[in-house]
Amino acid sequence: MTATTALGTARAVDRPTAEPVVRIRDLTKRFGGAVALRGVSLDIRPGEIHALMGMNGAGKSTLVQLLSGAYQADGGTIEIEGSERPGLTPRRARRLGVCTVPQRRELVMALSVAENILLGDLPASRSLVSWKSVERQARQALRHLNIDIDVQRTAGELTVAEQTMVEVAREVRRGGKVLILDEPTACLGAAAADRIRGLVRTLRDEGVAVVYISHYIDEVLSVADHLTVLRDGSVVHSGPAAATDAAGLVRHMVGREVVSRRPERPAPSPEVALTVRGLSHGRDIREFGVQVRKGEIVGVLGPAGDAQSRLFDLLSGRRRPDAGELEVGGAAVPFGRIPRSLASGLRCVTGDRRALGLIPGLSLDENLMLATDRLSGRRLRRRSDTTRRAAPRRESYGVVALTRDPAVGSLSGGNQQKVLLAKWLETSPVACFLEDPTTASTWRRWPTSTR
Ligand SMILES: Nc1ncnc2c1ncn2[C@@H]1O[C@H](COP(=O)(O)OP(=O)(O)OP(=O)(O)O)[C@@H](O)[C@H]1O
Repeated sequence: MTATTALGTARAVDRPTAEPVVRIRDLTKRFGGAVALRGVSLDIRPGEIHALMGMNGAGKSTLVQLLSGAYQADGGTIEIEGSERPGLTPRRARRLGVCTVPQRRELVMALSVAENILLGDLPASRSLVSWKSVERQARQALRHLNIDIDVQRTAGELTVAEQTMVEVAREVRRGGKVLILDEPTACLGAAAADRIRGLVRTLRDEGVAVVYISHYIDEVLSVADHLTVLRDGSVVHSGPAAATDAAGLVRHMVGREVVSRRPERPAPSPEVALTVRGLSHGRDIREFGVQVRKGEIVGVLGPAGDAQSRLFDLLSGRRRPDAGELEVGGAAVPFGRIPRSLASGLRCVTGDRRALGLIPGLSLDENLMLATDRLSGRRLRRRSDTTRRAAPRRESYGVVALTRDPAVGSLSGGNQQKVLLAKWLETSPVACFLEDPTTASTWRRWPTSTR
């Protein structure tokens, strides 16, 4: 039996099932009294792509953090290859073959592909590294997974998809038996995403157990053998992917029938809100121009990378371009001055909420109200007042937290992203520049205490 979806054909489900390489039983995790995971049990098998789905805040990354040893559970057990593993640490998990490939690349960009693949394990004799052997072993690691990349290239010059492939090859070479992939196709174009899905199928065929986190429903249905859906920290569905369709999956995730309707959009007004002309900056941006009318959404396409964040830097006033003109609401705005960019009504929302978007030391509600208060010149506010004013924003953006007003850094990735968007979009913008606004990466969280 196979399931065909828009993205290809999922594998037959009626094959013999292998013994689980990981058995999770009754796993519970609390953060300061609030329960993030409640009694989660599931089996992860070799040669299977096991997708983990759930709405923002459902508990996916908490589960992964427990499995990779970053967090300790408050109850339940994790068995790897038949033995219980209490007190798992990241080092032990990795030694046992549980590896994660986060969305943010973890390669050393100035080193070659070969060096990256063998990092920490460079073959040497009498303290001299044998570079021939480094390249040979790296080539083998890539060939083993049918990856065609020149090992002498520098990691920094690879495409994002190629970097992901190199990281996967490195983890498999290090003995990865369970590979956890966090949204591996986020920010990729269709062809690059196809290559990554091809690699994931190769991993499966090589007997690796793949835990696949993605918010793309079509993609999950096309690639996964098994689906587990978390809702509010509990497993609400676990079964063969071929037995589920998109509507059923959404129903499991949301907990009710969902009818999706595209909202009617009024025609854009003839009035121009944003004009950029001849914007150039080094080699990244050359002669970029765009005109956006009020009520219009213009997409700027391109591979993820420096050029996108450079546009953010230039339009927000963080950097000065070599040339160009900017007009917001018909008035010229000088480059290189953040207050002037803000005063014009232009709102630039960063794609890097961790470094530039949110303030980790402040609470959810304080972050939600921060831009509004700064723009209106309000300084100190009482916490209760901030919470009262933030409540409608939480409601309309669907921000969910386990406790009343936690530190923003403890929110799930998707909920942090909602806070970032609400913070800027609720400040009466004339025009907005949104960099990768739907990113929810599960690992984009600040290090926080786990108890
Ligand atoms: N270190 C922490 N401190 C406090 N609460 C936390 C912490 N880590 C996670 N949580 C809470 O646990 C719940 C589950 O979060 P988790 O990140 O696992 O969700 P998720 O399913 O990965 O969501 P997303 O798709 O948005 O990344 C959330 O309500 C989150 O706020």
